[in-house]
Amino acid sequence: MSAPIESYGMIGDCRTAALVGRDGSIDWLCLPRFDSDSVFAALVGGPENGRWLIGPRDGGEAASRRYLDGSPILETRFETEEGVVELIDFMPPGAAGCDLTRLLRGRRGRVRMRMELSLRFDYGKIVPWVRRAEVAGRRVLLAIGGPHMTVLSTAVETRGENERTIAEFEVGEGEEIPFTLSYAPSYQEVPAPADPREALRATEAFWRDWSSRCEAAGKVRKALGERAGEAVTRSLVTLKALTYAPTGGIVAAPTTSLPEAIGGARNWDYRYCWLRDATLTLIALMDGGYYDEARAWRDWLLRAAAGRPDQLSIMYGLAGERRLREWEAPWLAGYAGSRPVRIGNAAHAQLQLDVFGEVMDALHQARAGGLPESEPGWALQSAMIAHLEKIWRQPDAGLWEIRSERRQFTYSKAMAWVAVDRCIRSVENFGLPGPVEHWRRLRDTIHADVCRRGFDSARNCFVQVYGGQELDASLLLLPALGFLPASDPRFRGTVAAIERELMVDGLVRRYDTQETDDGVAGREGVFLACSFWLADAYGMLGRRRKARALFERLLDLRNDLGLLAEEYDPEAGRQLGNFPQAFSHVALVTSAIRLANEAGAEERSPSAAPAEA
Ligand SMILES: OC[C@H]1O[C@H](O[C@H]2O[C@H](CO)[C@@H](O)[C@H](O)[C@H]2O)[C@H](O)[C@@H](O)[C@@H]1O
Repeated sequence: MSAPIESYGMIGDCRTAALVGRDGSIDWLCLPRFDSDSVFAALVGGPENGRWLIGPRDGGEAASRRYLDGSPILETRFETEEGVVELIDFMPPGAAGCDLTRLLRGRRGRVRMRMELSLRFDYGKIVPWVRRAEVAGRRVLLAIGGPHMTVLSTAVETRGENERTIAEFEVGEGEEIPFTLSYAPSYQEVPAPADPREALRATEAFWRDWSSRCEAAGKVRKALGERAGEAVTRSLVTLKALTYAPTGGIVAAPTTSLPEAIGGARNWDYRYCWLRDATLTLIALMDGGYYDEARAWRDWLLRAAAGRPDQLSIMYGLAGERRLREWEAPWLAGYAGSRPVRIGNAAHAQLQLDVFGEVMDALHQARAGGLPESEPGWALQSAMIAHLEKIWRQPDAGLWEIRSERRQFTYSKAMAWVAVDRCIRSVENFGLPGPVEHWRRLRDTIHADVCRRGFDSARNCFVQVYGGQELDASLLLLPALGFLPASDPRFRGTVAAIERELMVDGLVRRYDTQETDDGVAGREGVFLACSFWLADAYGMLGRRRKARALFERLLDLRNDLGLLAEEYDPEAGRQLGNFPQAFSHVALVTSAIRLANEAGAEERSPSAAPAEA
């Protein structure tokens, strides 16, 4: 039986990430990059597809667990009749060989423990050749499969059993027992094991330094309380952990094929860099006060975009790779039987017009935030607008990446407006060169088109596609994008329609999968980012109490470690979809900052606060 998605914690080194269960089993890890083949795939299969368990010999789950302050270093506490043991799991950023480190600390009594390491390369399939060796005077266990090699270093006695490495040992009060699993290409020198205690010190220092620079969390804590401040810190740390440090790319999530409905086929690979998700992540990081990541991402974008804007992809590999061919791994049973497990993502070949808007908005905000100009950056933006001018009237797959026929999505057109608007603002505010009069006319044309064809005057709401009936929660973003003021009756009408038709138990679906033919069978959960967007819309409409109540409700849905997947099943009370997902954490940070700003404004001038509707 699969453990609930929200029962996992994530650890990572800004190159890849692992998911750790409450029983001390690492059920998901790809090495050495987020998008590499997995070595542990039990998450989307079973223990036979690879995992690394360290826990009490008699089994059982954590009594409690937490992240060490401002870091993705996970501490899992086991309490048994024999005593208490803590397991510290972490991955040092910048280590030569992706050193997944597990440090056991005896806190009370003497606890019998079990370790079971089952390495399966190539997404749970290939059993490696395992042998003992000595490196830098230390005994290690090498596991080799094709181009991959892992090196297990521990002082604990291990034995082979049924193609797994087993250890049974005891941890007494005050004792520390480390395990390190490092990665290296199999054709290179075996790396010398790092000192695990020193690695922990360095990892703690790295994250302490990073999270202490978070400007937004303090502001949110002051305005909305301790819980909201902590949620912002945790979300930003999670977003940082989803960045791929060597290139500046950002993944949408570290997993593939966690289902949007249990047992369903809406299972996708998120281990890539979407322009949409990455730019939204970047804006959240900048809102949090982090600009180094913004510079790294801007440079990543310039490299990935290459020389011709008509060749821009909507997503890339972590270093800007374009071929993300989608295939299925039939030997994996899927999370809770949800098949297929997909590797790669066919959405990479789609036309999604909104990405122009998201990219332009992020680059504009980076400029407004003081990021030093890069000459090719503006040249790329100007070329992108010239290309967008030619294609914005085309139907596309939309931000939800529908797999059926292309359509005239209202949100895509509104984002084309955003793209042109932000370029005009860059000319106006930063004196950059460009045919601004021409762009102003283009901006007006797109705006008029959206208001005429994307609005249903009979129902007084914006609709998902031109001339259609269906609703779409992305249209909650129109005022935040600057497309319309929130007070516009057409926006009020859109919020009312979404409340009527897309809400389930107070949370928001992105669209109705029974109404919209998105090319995929089955239903899905409510979409967490869209639910945060509704809270934002309430705030902008002056419905502050509702905004705050919805925001607090969404905070309740996080797991005990503060992590969110993409979706939620209100009936089952379970998280759904890839985990943890950047989109959801971005939306959390944005809502928190918005609510804090609104609360601040109200405090400064209480009489200016609009009446609660
Ligand atoms: O709903 C079908 C699509 O689902 C995935 O896309 C979703 O995730 C993306 C990454 O977070 C996000 O950018 C997009 O807005 C979401 O709809 C999947 O990646 C697609 O292949 C699939 O068609």
